[in-house]
Amino acid sequence: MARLLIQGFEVWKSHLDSKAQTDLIQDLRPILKGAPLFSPTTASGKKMSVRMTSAGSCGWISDTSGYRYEPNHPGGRAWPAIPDSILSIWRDTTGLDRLPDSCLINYYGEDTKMGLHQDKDEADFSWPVVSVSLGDDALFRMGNPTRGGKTESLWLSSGDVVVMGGEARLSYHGIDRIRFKSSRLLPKGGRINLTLRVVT
Ligand SMILES: O=C(O)CCC(=O)C(=O)O
Ligand SMILES: [Fe+2]
Repeated sequence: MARLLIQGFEVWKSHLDSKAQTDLIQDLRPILKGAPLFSPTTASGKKMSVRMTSAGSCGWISDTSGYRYEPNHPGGRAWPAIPDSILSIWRDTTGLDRLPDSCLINYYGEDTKMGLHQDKDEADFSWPVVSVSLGDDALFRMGNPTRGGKTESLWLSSGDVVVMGGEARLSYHGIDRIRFKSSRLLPKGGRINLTLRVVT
């Protein structure tokens, strides 16, 4: 329930109770069925350790042509819609009427991480980014808008929500590691992160 402010990142600890978390996982099942997780490669051809898919009118893609948003899953079909349960988290934490048009779904299995990066493939950085943690604990590193600046780390747990807005909208961030099987939310272990963004 506590709300922390770390380097401009708003961390809503335990925003979602355990029922809300299991309901969200149920809502994600048909999405993952219609738009299966895939392993993106970076522009340099390296495979990312995190698997991902998206919901919404556009989804984030990375392959040897680079990073971008696309209207379709790599399999060719449109991305599924973002469920109301996920849009409610955006409304509750930002208070905005404008809703996100993209929900990136990241799956972190054993020994996965995400390097420090900025979210900057969107058209308008005045909209915040909202990120939801489900499943295993993850060590989240928060920097500032310039590369190489001071960083602070915090363990994120299932049900925590991070809002990156204002000065933190373009701050570097990443996941150093997860504590595999620290949560029982996902039967096979791992962590799901939902990242909500206004893209267009
Ligand atoms: O998994 C997380 O908590 C962060 C994910 C992230 O930063 C991203 O997908 O851009
Ligand atoms: Fe990010």
